[in-house]
Amino acid sequence: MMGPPPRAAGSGVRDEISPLRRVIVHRPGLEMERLTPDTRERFLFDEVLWLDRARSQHEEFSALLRREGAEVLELTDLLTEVLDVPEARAELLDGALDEWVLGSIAAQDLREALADLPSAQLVTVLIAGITIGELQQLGVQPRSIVLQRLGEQDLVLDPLPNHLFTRDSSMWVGDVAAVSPMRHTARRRESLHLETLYRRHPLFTGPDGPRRVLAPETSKAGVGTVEGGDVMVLSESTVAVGLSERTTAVGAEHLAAGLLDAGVVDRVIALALPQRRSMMHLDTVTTVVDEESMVRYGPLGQVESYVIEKVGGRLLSRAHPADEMDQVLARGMGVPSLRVITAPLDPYSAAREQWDDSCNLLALAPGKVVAYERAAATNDHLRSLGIEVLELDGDELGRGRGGPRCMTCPVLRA
Ligand SMILES: NC(=O)NCCC[C@H](N)C(=O)O
Repeated sequence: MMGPPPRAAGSGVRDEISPLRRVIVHRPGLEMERLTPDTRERFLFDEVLWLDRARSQHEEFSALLRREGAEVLELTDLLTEVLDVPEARAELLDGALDEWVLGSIAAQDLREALADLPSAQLVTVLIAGITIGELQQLGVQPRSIVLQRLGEQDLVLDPLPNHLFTRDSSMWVGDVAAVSPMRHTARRRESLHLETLYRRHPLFTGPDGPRRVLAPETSKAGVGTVEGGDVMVLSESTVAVGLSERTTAVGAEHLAAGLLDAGVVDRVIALALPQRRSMMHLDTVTTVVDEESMVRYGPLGQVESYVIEKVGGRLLSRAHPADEMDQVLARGMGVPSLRVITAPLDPYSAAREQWDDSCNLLALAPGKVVAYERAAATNDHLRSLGIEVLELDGDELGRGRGGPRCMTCPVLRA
């Protein structure tokens, strides 16, 4: 049996393609079993999942990442470990048990019931949620009005099935970790988990941790939302951010201000994407595959962009018309021109493959990517251009609309 790859020192992500060394992923668990025809839309899934198959596909994915030299950090393990730190446990419970969601009485009763639960059990509650029936098994009687109005199978605490997509709730830009103020309520607790990990887990408070954690309070963020799928580290100097269904202009400016203030990049490029679910994030329509190339969903074409920089201590943004997008991106990547890779498909096939994440590729190294097997035409086209494509059987994993890039949060590329 192959042992784990040797632990690489440091942390940080300075581009999209340097060899992937350390990455956070989430193995799907009980939270997926809370997805039903009635709840799936609220939880942002297009279908219900076959958990056993999803787990084995995810295990394949993690095994592939390990084989390729990455240290794979499991979110559940990290959270279980951090729950042993008293301040982290208190913070995570505070975040989960919101009086404005549960009501004051239930929040107080749940806190008492969960406070001393073993970490391995508590982590399941935090990720998979809890029903009235399960609460009763923990000895909590539904005393509050809110709980008494619910049935035994009803959820008191919602599950977080989208933890599978670790890309979105936080991101690393250089040695700065930014926690995302998420667009949808269904995903907001995910960010609280990541914030506590970055601030409290020994792995991240030590020398391999971030130099700075940017974490706007979601309640204060208002319309200023950002999701990691919209953020791409083009080079040491430049980050691209999609203005999308999820990331707003306010959010992008806020992120830019934080990154420029931390001195981690010189420039943030905001790209005005169409606002629709099929293109929910920038990485849903385009991803970087090597030093000069991005795969792109053809119908996206070029869109208007805005370059945000700091000049004389002031933030400035400069607008560029759509037909300059590729030049703006090339400059961000530090290359003379950008190679845009679009599979030669009729509009129907192109739309179908893109819906199944054909453009959501995870680069393991320059010119070497992981893709879903079902994106056959796009994968063949990439290969014909010399890109190495490692295929993953991910039909269950993709049911929430996310591909290999969405399922990873790189912590170290080197
Ligand atoms: N970066 C990504 O595109 N992530 C996929 C997120 C899918 C998730 N079900 C969502 O709607 O937020």
